[in-house]
Amino acid sequence: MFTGVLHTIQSPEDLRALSPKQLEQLPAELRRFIIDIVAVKEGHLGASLGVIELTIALHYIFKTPEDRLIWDVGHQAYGHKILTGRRDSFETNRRLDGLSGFPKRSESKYDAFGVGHSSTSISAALGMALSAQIDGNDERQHIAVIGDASIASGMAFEGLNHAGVTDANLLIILNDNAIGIDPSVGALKRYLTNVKEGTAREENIFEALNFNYFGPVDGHDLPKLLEILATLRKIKGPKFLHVITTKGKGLAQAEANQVQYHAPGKFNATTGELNPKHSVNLPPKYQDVFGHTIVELARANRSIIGITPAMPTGSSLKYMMEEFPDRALDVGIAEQHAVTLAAGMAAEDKIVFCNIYSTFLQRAYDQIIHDVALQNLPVIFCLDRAGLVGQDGATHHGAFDLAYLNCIPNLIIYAPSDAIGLRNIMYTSQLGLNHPIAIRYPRGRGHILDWQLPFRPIPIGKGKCIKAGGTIAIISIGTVLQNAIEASIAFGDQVGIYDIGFLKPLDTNLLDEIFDHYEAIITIEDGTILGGLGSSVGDYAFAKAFKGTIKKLGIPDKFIEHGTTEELYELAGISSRAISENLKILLQ
Ligand SMILES: Cc1ncc(C[n+]2csc(CCOP(=O)(O)OP(=O)(O)O)c2C)c(N)n1
Ligand SMILES: CC(=O)[C@@H](O)[C@H](O)COP(=O)(O)O
Ligand SMILES: [Mg+2]
Repeated sequence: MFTGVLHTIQSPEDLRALSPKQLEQLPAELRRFIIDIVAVKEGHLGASLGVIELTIALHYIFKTPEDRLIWDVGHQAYGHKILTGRRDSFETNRRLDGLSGFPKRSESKYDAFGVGHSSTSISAALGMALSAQIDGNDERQHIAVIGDASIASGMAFEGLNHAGVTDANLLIILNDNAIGIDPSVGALKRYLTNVKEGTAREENIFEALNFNYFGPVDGHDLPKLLEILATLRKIKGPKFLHVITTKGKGLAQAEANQVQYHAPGKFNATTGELNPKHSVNLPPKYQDVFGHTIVELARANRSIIGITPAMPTGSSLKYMMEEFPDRALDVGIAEQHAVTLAAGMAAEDKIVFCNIYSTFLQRAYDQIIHDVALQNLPVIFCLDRAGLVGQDGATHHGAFDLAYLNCIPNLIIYAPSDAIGLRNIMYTSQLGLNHPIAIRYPRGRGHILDWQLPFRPIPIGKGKCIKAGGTIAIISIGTVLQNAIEASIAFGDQVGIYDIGFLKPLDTNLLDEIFDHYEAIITIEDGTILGGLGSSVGDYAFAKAFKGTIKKLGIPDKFIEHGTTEELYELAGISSRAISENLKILLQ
């Protein structure tokens, strides 16, 4: 038997019909609903718990979906999903064929704009607001809800700068909880703290940029939020509301340990305790191989610098930040700045490891080309989360790096096939390369327990024969090599396996040998099929008039949604089963 009000809400229309008394009990119910499901199914937790009252108030006051509501990043939108017709499907969140973990236009008319990467909401909402103006629609409101870490990004500033000289119906709500995934950084954070504490000496920045400024207001005071939003709804032009919230609100552990409860994995829904992690005898996560190796290298070499744009925990640069706080920098959500900062330091002979998730490096493409590669500055890019990342889905897969980097002159591109390879290429890179290098590795754990072996340099541009074979050669790049090895076992000596390692410079000597000895080649990569290893091998084979068959396996030319990595490898046709099927066909 259902009690309470949440089960009566199929859409914001139902929400708007609630009495004030009923509305009062909704935040606790919504929090409990989210906690119960995320505890079991996993996902982002803290951000959604922090905006429960704001979510209710927004849908109560604004006429969504006619009024456009955009959640920046979107990891805080679970309450929004549940109140907008997705309560009963919420337990499929982030599962294959289930709800996306982020707002998505194709999923609901209430998801005004697809998100996942941060700091896009102001530009998108402004675009919609200006479109309404052009259409003569003076009534519609456009709301961007953006966090304190996301608003510090360049893109958000570009949007603010433009919005301030328009009279567009735009409401920017700054959800200020003083933390991103890790604690927020930078001068803006300091300014916002001063505003909250009433000690800001400067003119209000947002008023100075021509916004009608309101706040700061307690984001957990629902009646207050309802009152202020009702006022704001009637005001035309650009408006700015500064809301103060607590990430993880309503779950004691999540409030106390906001970094860990950003996306805590499974936990006990009643006590809030995290499930014990049994990582004792597991191979390390690649991020930790990076994190521990850079510390080891930095101990021996004072010129080594580490840079992360807002992902100290996710990249494990936090280990270096603890030991060498002056040489390990979190620059906030600022991928473009991170790359050019690294270039500036490399120009001054610093050895810079710039660690960025593959998908977020897309933001800094011009900086890689113009500021790093064109000047041939030996920045060491470490691209974490390369390949298919799983439940975060299409916005977060590192599907494109091999292709988007492959066409850049001067750049060395390497994908280790295991943790030892990652460790050794990091060592090799800091010995001094004459070029920038991009090292890409996946989310999750490798397969080697004993990885902290003495460093050995890796010869640049040299691939490896893992095993010679009969008629078919598999040429692999990166950790997907394990799938190739697994697939080949059943075929014995018929199949040779090669770990090419470097996409650039390509080991053409090794390719010449392969062309001489084999009738058929399978290339395998966990990146898009267009422009990566398969394309490079295919181009070279064409140039050398290779007469055999080449089968290219990689992520197909479409966006891959969310699911477990195993499911997605299968979908993309790069699982060991898929490789095995291709081997069978070629051997017929
Ligand atoms: C371009 C980009 N870089 C990095 C990330 C990873 N990321 C996701 S959420 C987040 C922190 C967001 O913090 P904030 O805007 O304060 O929102 P909160 O989590 O506090 O709600 C980061 C760095 C991202 N999604 N997009
Ligand atoms: C919302 C967001 O972009 C991040 O929280 C992302 O989900 C982190 O992914 P990892 O779990 O791979 O660090
Ligand atoms: Mg925040």
